[in-house]
Amino acid sequence: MGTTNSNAIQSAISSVAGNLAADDPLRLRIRDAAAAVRDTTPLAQSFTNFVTINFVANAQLAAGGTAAMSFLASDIVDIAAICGATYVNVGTLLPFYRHALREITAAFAETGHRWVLDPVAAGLGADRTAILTDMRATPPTIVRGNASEIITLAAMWELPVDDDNDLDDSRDSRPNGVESADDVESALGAAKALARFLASKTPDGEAAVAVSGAVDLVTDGETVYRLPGGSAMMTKITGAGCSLGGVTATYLCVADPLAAALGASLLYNRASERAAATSDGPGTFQQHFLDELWKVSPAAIASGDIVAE
Ligand SMILES: Nc1ncnc2c1ncn2[C@@H]1O[C@H](COP(=O)(O)OP(=O)(O)O)[C@@H](O)[C@H]1O
Ligand SMILES: Cc1ncsc1CCOP(=O)(O)O
Ligand SMILES: [Mg+2]
Repeated sequence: MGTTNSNAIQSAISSVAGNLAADDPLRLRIRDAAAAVRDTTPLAQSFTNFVTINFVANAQLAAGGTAAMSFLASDIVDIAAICGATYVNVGTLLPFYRHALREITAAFAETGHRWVLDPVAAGLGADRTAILTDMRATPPTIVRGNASEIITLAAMWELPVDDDNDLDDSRDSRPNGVESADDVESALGAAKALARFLASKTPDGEAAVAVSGAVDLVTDGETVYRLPGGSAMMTKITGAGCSLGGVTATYLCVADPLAAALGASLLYNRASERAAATSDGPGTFQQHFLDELWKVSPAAIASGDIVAE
């Protein structure tokens, strides 16, 4: 981050023009979602990478939900019948995953089970590309990723991207491993195109895309919401994005996709700001962040800055 583009958006946001009113119905949906997570302790299962699997589970618990992790298609399909949503993260892959994920996502499409995809490192490796390309036929309810991942997934799925802001054919960047090589704003058109595509495939026409970074961007394909705030310390621990995907699935158990994506991202911004104020470095930050996920109230989550366009 830190490009001219992101500086411009940061300064536009600091004037907080367009910040949703305190009584906007969307804020009420977000507060209700956060309260419902606390009240009902929903289970969101995960098929996720083994670098950050423990942090994902801990973040889901600290946010108020519960966790179950598996890599077996039969487990995931059975658990889908008793949980509110599933989280799929392709950060670390093994040869049998393509078959397992085909079986899993086909079962979700058949039953209408809602799920969140984190397309970690999209664009790297023939097998990851094959797995993510397959998912176009059985897509998720929410895609959550960094800017490079969102841009790459929209291109992989050959979606029509029509915003001025988008990278053109001269784009030669590729994901920087699991980190983003692109600015959040440059993923605007890709995020909208992806959200529209997902919404066209879900049984109720509802879907969302969340692009994380210094200023997060969330869209249902129609309206774009920008969420400033948070802490750059999030980039100094592994699993900030992965666990945000897991917590988004926790919220999706009790809320519509847009409120779920916004609620989880707002929770992360508020908790990371509070953790950064009390920690000395990445180690204590990670601990304090889990504590703050636990402590932030539904009202505090719903009152974060949300700039609608
Ligand atoms: N520079 C930053 N300032 C504030 N928050 C950030 C910054 N970079 C990332 N974040 C936050 O860190 C979390 C993970 O985002 P990100 O680092 O983009 O994901 P990933 O780890 O998948 O690349 C999100 O909550 C996002 O808002
Ligand atoms: C380091 C790493 N390598 C493969 S998956 C992974 C974790 C990525 O976590 P995040 O996307 O949340 O930074
Ligand atoms: Mg990531």
